[in-house]
Amino acid sequence: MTERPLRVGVIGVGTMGTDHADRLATRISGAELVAVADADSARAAEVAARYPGVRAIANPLDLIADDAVEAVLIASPGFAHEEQVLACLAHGKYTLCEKPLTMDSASALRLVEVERDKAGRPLVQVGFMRRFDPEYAELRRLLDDGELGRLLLVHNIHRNKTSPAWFRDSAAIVNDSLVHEVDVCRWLFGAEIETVTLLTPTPSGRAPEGLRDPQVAIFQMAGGGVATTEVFVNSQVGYEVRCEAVAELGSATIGLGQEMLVRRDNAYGGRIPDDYRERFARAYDIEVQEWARACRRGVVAGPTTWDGYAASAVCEAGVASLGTGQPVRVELADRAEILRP
Ligand SMILES: NC(=O)c1ccc[n+]([C@@H]2O[C@H](COP(=O)([O-])OP(=O)(O)OC[C@H]3O[C@@H](n4cnc5c(N)ncnc54)[C@H](O)[C@@H]3O)[C@@H](O)[C@H]2O)c1
Ligand SMILES: O[C@H]1[C@H](O)[C@@H](O)[C@H](O)[C@@H](O)[C@H]1O
Repeated sequence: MTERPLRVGVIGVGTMGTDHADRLATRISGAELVAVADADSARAAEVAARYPGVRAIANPLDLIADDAVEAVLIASPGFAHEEQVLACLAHGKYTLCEKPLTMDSASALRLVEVERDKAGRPLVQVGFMRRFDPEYAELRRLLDDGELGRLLLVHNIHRNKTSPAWFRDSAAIVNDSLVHEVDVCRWLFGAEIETVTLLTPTPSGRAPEGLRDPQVAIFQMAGGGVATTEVFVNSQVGYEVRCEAVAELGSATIGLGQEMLVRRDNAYGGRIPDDYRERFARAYDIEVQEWARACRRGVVAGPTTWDGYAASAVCEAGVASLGTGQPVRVELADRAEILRP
């Protein structure tokens, strides 16, 4: 007998939410898209109309409360996440919340506590999709196998062709873009980040006025590792995300994107994706597929509210370092104390 599919509602059907709605409606097995909601109700209606039987619900909180919705994927802007995740926890709904979990570490920590106290079990996964990307997963396996010895250094490059219009504040680069590498470093090292230093060269002339772009972040990891990350969100080139891990017996690099090199017209080369939807298409598919599978088993198997909270605490230290270029210590609550059963 086949199990009934997980009925999912998507909140916020802009760039990312539309992409997720489409994967849920067309290619995630064991899950079905049943409803969408957006602050722009015309937008919700337009996306719902693409898929037979999918309802547009005007108020996101009504979607969360709806009995026909078993699990919720939140892809609204970060400022809306706190209220919507809280509502999901109050209704006991499994949730996949796009990064960042919330806009600051205090509210993220509150979600960790509400999940523990009110829901009594993990319900929320945070959308750090690099963990599901086949290349990142292979790198992590290689490091876990121990064949390269102990991990010493990680170097990340994270470039966007251009930044969205609302990226006017240099802190947005930390909170919205660097946050991915914060999670990657915590995940690859299996350790928390102790201090963050944010260095900024003279900004690119292509960056909007006032945006310190590019930025270089240095993380000192608990246990002695070090990581560097260049984030450059107006590189003009395309979407480029690379990661090199340096260990005692060798190094490994991912994200070179060199599957196929074409030679023609006296030139050779490959393609650079325009944005994350192409580069991480497989990662998002696997992320949502694994999330749906875990919801049906009644568990959370991906990045947790703690991971979302820890990332926001690191970003807060990063923003504090932006002005001075000096290392800033990450203030993290005691995990064992907070997550004590
Ligand atoms: N994992 C990734 O690689 C990745 C990539 C892009 C965006 N994101 C994240 O996805 C989220 C959405 O980003 P985006 O680029 O799709 O933004 P977007 O601006 O393209 O879309 C946001 C949508 O949410 C709607 N909205 C605004 N306020 C809302 C509210 N209170 N409730 C419900 N809907 C609301 C807007 O009308 C819009 O349709 C953000 O958290 C962002 O950081 C993640
Ligand atoms: O919200 C987006 C998203 O998280 C992308 O993956 C990242 O590359 C962008 O810099 C960010 O603005």
